[in-house]
Amino acid sequence: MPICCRSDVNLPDQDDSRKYTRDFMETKKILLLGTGESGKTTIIKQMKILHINGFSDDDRREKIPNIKQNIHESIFDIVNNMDKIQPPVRPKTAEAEKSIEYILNLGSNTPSDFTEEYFNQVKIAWNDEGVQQSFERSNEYQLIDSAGHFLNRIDEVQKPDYIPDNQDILFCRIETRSISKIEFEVPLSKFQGGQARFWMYDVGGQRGHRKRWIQVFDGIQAILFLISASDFDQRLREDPTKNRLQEAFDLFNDIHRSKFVREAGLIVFLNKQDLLEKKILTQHRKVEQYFPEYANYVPDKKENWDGSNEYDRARLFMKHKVMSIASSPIKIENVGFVPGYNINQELPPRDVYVHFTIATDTNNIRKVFETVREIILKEITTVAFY
Ligand SMILES: Nc1nc2c(ncn2[C@@H]2O[C@H](COP(=O)(O)OP(=O)(O)OP(=O)(O)O)[C@@H](O)[C@H]2O)c(=O)[nH]1
Ligand SMILES: [Mg+2]
Repeated sequence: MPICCRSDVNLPDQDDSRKYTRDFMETKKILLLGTGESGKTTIIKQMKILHINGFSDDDRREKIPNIKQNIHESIFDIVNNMDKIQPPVRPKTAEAEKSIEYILNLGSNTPSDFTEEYFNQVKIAWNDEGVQQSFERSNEYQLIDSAGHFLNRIDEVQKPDYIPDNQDILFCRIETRSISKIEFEVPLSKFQGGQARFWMYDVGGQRGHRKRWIQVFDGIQAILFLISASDFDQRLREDPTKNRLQEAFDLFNDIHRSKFVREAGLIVFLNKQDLLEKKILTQHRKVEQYFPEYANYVPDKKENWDGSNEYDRARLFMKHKVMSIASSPIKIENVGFVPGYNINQELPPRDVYVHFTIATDTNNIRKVFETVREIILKEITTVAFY
């Protein structure tokens, strides 16, 4: 589809169209892709913090209703699932039982009024041991990743003069439903002068939103594909019969093979490393329970695995899965269009760069993006031109 026909990206006025075409040719265009809740919008927020003007007090205040919505959705889902997980968990005190009843009676919709009474009831429930057990087992149902962050910060959020800090902004979860774009400039390299302009596109990652991605495939230099590495023990929100991490690998396979983005460089962020580490080292979750082939996986020598750190083995396994998808051959059929002949051409393997990331950690993303920027500016022209 021609780029000028995109309907839901903020397009310039007619008068600006020539400048727009020129800009479009000169700017490095990066597309953020990945399944729902993988961290794409969080990366966009980091670019705003690192390379644009950050968030003003007004921007921050605007997010307060969403943060309160995150709190209610979180506590509601945690207490609502206590008797549904197997084996179920029970509140440990009669007081917590009453608070849970209060929350359940409000229903899943966000309350119109966040009263002192409301926050008190939520705090009583959140401090209950049984509720904490349900929270620890949230991989057995659907819970947003911001739950722990905001439920631990209720005292702060509750204050009349509360203004969200950068961490609150980065954790606040709002599902992306339409396509948007940010523009920023960064130095060409650490050593040279000059600026490079980037356009970064954000899209919705849930299944229902993916059919719109093709609208922004045109002229993309690089795809940043986000995979939530901590998803290995979770089920997909849109289809609870499917493993979330498997969905991410399948989607990555589709993108890798897509003829629409064959010339774009592929950079993969194995994201949510903080949550993956916690699941493996603190909660002792077993990857092989969800990916049986993990049981026999030994990292390649070049990865320098120390032979004992299970979290390192898990993240290297995920990198290995990505690399094996990326190195599997792509066949194009009927190239040449010679009548009577069916010529099959196999494309050479494509370069894929993998990074372990924590999208909510500004320092981590600053460092990773420095590398990504170098790749896009220097190497992208040599990548994936068949
Ligand atoms: N702990 C932790 N949380 C993260 C990380 N990356 C993202 N999150 C949180 O995960 C949730 C989902 O992140 P989003 O950036 O909204 O995900 P998305 O890919 O834009 O999701 P869609 O818009 O549905 O496609 C948010 O609450 C983020 O704060 C991470 O590395 N660590
Ligand atoms: Mg999003």
